[in-house]
Amino acid sequence: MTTTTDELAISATGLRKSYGGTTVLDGVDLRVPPGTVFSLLGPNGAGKTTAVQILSTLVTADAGTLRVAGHDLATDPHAVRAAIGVTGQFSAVDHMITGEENMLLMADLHHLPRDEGRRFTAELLARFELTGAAGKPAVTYSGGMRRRLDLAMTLVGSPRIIFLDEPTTGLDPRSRHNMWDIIRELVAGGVTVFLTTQYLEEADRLADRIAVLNGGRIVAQGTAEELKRLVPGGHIRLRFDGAAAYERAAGALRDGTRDDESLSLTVPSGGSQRELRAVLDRLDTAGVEADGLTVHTPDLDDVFLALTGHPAGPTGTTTSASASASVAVSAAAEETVR
Ligand SMILES: Nc1ncnc2c1ncn2[C@@H]1O[C@H](COP(=O)(O)OP(=O)(O)OP(=O)(O)O)[C@@H](O)[C@H]1O
Repeated sequence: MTTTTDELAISATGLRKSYGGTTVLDGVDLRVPPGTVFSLLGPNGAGKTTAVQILSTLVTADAGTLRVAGHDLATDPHAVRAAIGVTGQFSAVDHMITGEENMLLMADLHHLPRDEGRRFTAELLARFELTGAAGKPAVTYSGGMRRRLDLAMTLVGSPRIIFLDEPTTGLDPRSRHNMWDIIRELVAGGVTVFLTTQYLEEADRLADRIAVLNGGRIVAQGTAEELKRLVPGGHIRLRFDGAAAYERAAGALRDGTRDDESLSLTVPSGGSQRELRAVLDRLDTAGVEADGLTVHTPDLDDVFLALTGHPAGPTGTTTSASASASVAVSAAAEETVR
């Protein structure tokens, strides 16, 4: 089934943006169906925040056809603004006033009648487990509490589309999981989430679709599983109990790498059901059965490194990179997964 741009929550075709002589976004195409989580990944400086700023009307694009919530960004930015919420790396929280006052201020900005504003504030503070801290100045809040307050403030206007720019950067694991639960709840309620993150696990857990931005372009796009199949490294490992079965299997699976000591064969595989079935069929034909079978698929870290030449993760938590391994892959992986 094809989705028209009118039915999509967010669509961008040929999005371009340069700052001075530097091209940040060089013809980016994105399609985000409503009620889904779309995650934009990319190394530091790839242009994720710029994309969010453009799609949320804060910055103007140089070129491209952009539609958000059914409205054209170029001709109807006010309608877009009314339909979206944005929580960026720089929070809207005023630290000097209380959480509740921050919320009420937001309600005023949205012209909610006083009673409704109070009711909404109380509901959201409860939902984000901030009722106990509601009367305390935000400056006393932990990082996780401040992020929750920031998102709660974004929700005052009941936006159907939310842009979350690195919503969990710097949070401890518990607060991060908490935020994930909140995001899942929002999406279950039909909200569309456009998420940028440096945590691949976050994209893996939350996103329906992921796009990897590098060098101003989308270098791969698909579900987490589709992206993982783009990079080599996946394999099926088969273990046999007896030498006879092992030898027969090795004869049937000539592309497998032998480990004579453990009587195991490692066969390269993208991890799809079809590939697994093909290997098992070949074993069946040879009349041999494996005693143990494991399927290894590359994780998103492998994908990210292969596509961008950078290890994933915020500065300080990166693993060492072998950029040379990535070069061969990137050409093959540039094909968008559909
Ligand atoms: N207002 C601006 N003026 C000039 N250059 C800018 C401006 N905003 C962003 N840039 C440049 O555009 C590039 C992309 O920046 P952007 O913040 O969009 O990347 P990012 O992918 O969000 O990075 P990070 O993960 O570090 O937040 C960077 O090289 C940045 O220096």
